[in-house]
Amino acid sequence: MTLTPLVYWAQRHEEIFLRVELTDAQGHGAKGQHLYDFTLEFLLPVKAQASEVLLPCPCSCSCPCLLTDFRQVNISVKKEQWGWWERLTKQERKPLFLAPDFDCWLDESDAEMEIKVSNERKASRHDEEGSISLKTGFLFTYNLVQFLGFSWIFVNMTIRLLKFDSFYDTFHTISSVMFFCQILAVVEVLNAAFGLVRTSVTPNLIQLFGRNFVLFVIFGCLEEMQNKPVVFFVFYLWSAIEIFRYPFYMLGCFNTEWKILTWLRYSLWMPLYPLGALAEAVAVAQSIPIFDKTNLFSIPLPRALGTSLSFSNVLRVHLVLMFLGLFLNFRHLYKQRQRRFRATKRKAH
Ligand SMILES: CCCCCCCCCCCCC/C=C/C(=O)SCCNC(=O)CCNC(=O)[C@H](O)C(C)(C)COP(=O)(O)OP(=O)(O)OC[C@H]1O[C@@H](n2cnc3c(N)ncnc32)[C@H](O)[C@@H]1OP(=O)(O)O
Repeated sequence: MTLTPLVYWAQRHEEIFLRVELTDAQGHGAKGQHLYDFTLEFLLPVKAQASEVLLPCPCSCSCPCLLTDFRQVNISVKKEQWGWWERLTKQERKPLFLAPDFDCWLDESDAEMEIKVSNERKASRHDEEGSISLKTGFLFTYNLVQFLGFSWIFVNMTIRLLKFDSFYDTFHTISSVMFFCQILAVVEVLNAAFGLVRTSVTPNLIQLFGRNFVLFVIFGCLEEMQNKPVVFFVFYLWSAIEIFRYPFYMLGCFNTEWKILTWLRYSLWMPLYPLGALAEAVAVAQSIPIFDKTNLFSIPLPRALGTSLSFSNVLRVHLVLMFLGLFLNFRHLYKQRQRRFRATKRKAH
């Protein structure tokens, strides 16, 4: 005997959903085995292939299941033309076995709203992906340029060191690239300020101000300082960390890391930072008598108070601030190291 199952329906602009309810189907048992069958003549043409989604077998076995193992059959039929149908069937009178599927029923206006929301979501996801890839591209390029600049400096200076070339002309051979890299480093403070990278502004500002003060004011403005060996030590120590720091960031842009590079980035600063601070302090100290002699940047005072306020006083204050800056950045880098290695350990477990 052939029985007709209950069929529930709902529509969207592009498809029809049919849910054939089989909860009452008693394939075996008192009523014996039955064949279930129904026919629908759709209001408008549909595409030939319907996709049928069967619910999984409730007994989760791999045996061939009887009809009674399934509670329902879901069928989705694509409309040939996108649009809203006023009813499902050609015949105006609804067949008795057919009913609206209120679980997924939408009115035409709700369905339009659904399309609008989903389009908006797609567009905002698209925008988000665009701005993420723009940010990644920008950071990667910045880090690459800095890496190339500092690598050139480091390799050049290492070769000169190995060839026992003089320390005295470091400034003239290296300074143009160092000026370029250190001006560009302003971007690092801006990145932190605008939240492009997850760090705070102060440590970046201390580093930028500390280095650029020495580079532009002490070395850049005093020719007498440019031929001193201290320039070599300052430039060499600065570049020694950057040739590891920037490639570490470049990999970070693609969520990748090399353990050895991470270790070098978060460990080398421990000897290099105090040595760098020491070299900078020597440079500042060496420049004090030169500023006193030349009166460069000295501030004229009213006659009653004396002749002028020498810039060397500013340098003495700077020397004190240097150690404060060194302490703050040392503490910051120590915390960054702890955070990074804690995170790596957590990932390993
Ligand atoms: C305010 C006025 C003060 C006046 C006083 C001034 C005196 C100054 C005294 C200073 C004396 C010291 C002199 C020494 C100078 C030297 O440089 S000696 C050589 C050795 N130096 C170093 O080792 C320091 C090197 N520099 C740095 O490490 C940094 O510049 C830093 C600011 C000190 C620390 O960097 P920070 O960004 O805060 O930490 P990180 O852990 O590296 O990064 C945090 C997260 O941000 C991501 N990120 C950062 N930058 C980028 C980037 N460019 N691109 C992509 N991503 C970046 C990074 O990946 C981290 O993200 P997560 O991995 O998700 O955590």
